[in-house]
Amino acid sequence: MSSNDNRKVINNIRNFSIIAHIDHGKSTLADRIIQLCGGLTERELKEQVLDSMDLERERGITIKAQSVTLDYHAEDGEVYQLNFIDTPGHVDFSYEVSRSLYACEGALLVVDAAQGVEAQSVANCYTAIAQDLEVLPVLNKIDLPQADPDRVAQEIEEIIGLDAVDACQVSAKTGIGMEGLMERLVRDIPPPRGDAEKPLQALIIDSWFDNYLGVVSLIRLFDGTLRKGDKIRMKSTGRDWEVTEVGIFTPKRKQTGILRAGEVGFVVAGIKDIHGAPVGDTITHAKTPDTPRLPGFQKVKPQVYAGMFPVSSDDYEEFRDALEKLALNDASLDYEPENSDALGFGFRVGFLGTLHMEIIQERLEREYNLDLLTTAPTVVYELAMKTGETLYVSNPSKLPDLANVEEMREPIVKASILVPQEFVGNVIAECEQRRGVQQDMQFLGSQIQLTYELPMSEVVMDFFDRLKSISRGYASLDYGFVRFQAAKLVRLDVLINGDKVDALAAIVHRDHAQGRGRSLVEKMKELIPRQMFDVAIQATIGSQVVARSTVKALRKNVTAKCYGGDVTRKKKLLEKQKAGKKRMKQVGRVEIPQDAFLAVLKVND
Ligand SMILES: Nc1nc2c(ncn2[C@@H]2O[C@H](COP(=O)(O)OP(=O)(O)OP(=O)(O)O)[C@@H](O)[C@H]2O)c(=O)[nH]1
Repeated sequence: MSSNDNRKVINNIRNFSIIAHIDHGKSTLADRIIQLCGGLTERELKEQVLDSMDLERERGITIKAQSVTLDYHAEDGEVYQLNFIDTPGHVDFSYEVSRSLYACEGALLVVDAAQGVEAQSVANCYTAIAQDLEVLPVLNKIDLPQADPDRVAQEIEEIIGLDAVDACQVSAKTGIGMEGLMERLVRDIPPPRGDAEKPLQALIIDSWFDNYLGVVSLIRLFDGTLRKGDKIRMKSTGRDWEVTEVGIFTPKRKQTGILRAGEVGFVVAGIKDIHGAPVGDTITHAKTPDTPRLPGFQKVKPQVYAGMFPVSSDDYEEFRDALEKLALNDASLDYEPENSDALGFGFRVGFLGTLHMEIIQERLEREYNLDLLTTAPTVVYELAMKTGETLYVSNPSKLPDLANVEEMREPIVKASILVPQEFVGNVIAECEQRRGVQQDMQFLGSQIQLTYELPMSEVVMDFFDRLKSISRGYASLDYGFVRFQAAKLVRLDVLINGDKVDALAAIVHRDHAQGRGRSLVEKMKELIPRQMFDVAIQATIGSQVVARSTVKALRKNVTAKCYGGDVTRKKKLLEKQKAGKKRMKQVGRVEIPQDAFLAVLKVND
């Protein structure tokens, strides 16, 4: 907050986030801080506490923002209340980062002292600086023999422009340097400003649905005091609710009955629908309805869409209920019913990125026990129609007749890539091949920062994996949508034994269509298992066949040998076949496995 702010300083509170690239040690550092403040035993520390979803723990990524309130006994004899708000590190979730930062006065920028600065930390750091936060650089993993804190400090200065000469040097893993870091934190991160006597003004940083409590909201109080039993008003809906619980996370939920200006905590008010307490909304008291709204957050729009279909059509209702429940906790999840000729009834689901998509699919399958088939994700295209209308299409099979389309436009992203010099040639070649246009190239110490404009469709495919593989894991990427741009696009259809399979259609650039069609057909040939008859695969653009291939028929029935013989063996074989079929869909007479639906993501021309 700016220094000419004349609101009261709330001296004993520090609200902060940790910004880090994936794997630089954010969760480990957070756990260390919690432990130093007495919130965790050594045993509990073993299980990373902040990543509460099982899936997060397994994948080692943080998805939802979480907070912890801690008491820190500083060397000056004072006890400080530290509110640490966790942020996710993956590019798909960067909107959650700016949300978390909004509730803070400062951020720790954690950089792996062996790895150096990566694109995501740069992007998130700029967000923090733009929001007026005090950013403290922290060099982590100094216990590693290959750590080079001086070089990395210099990189922070050159790439981010942040003074890092006396950056804290720590090992979150062993605990080296942690006391120094804690002291710096209370010294350098500014205290919040606000007035507990003024009318309540609190911002909803996050809301999620709890089966017992209903909606729980994580809030930051800017002014005023909130107590259990208070009648509160949601500024966006104008509805009033009675507060049934209020408190902090330690990291467990702990009722305190009160929250004051400057603090971060949770509120429960019997709200049963997540839209009743939307993220970014302002809460005040019903008796002070004129309190102004705080600036909210930009609503996030899904960037990629995919069709999701239950393998067994009997599961449709269950699938719909599961999506409804997931959406209660994930306001960025968007879905509507979709009917595919090939796959039957399902939903078209919008995601923030392909990682978000994978996570949702896994959660649906694991937590709701569903077997789902997902079609290849596509971006949203803008169509200027001859009638003057503008359409947005997120499903290739719903593309209108091109004779009625004046212009097709694809989404373009601005991508920032950081890569060591030795791999820059590879990265440039990859970007050019994906129709990228170079905007800028800067030499920053031992790394190069490349800025490219690229079609989003080329980036959401396997770009990130490719970047990693052509740079031995060193390149890092950050990107965001900039605009729609006219492009020569066509629909590539796939025909199986002469039948067009709508769920396999893709929108591709005309210049790449033939090559893509050819490698797609080849890939599908590998992925579709041999059946009792020949399976012809064709790729077409309009009425023109651009590629074809055939999966030859199997010669024998797998169970033929067992006839009259061992019944259990036959049963076993059939069961094995059935299990193998789980993620397959019968399209006409042909069984198509999940991988084949995603084959278009794996092909290059
Ligand atoms: N040697 C060493 N390893 C560390 C240190 N801090 C973290 N690590 C390791 O680095 C890896 C990544 O650490 P995390 O804390 O999970 O990283 P993160 O940044 O939270 O990753 P996300 O949750 O995916 O964003 C883990 O294997 C940690 O054990 C450290 O100080 N020294």
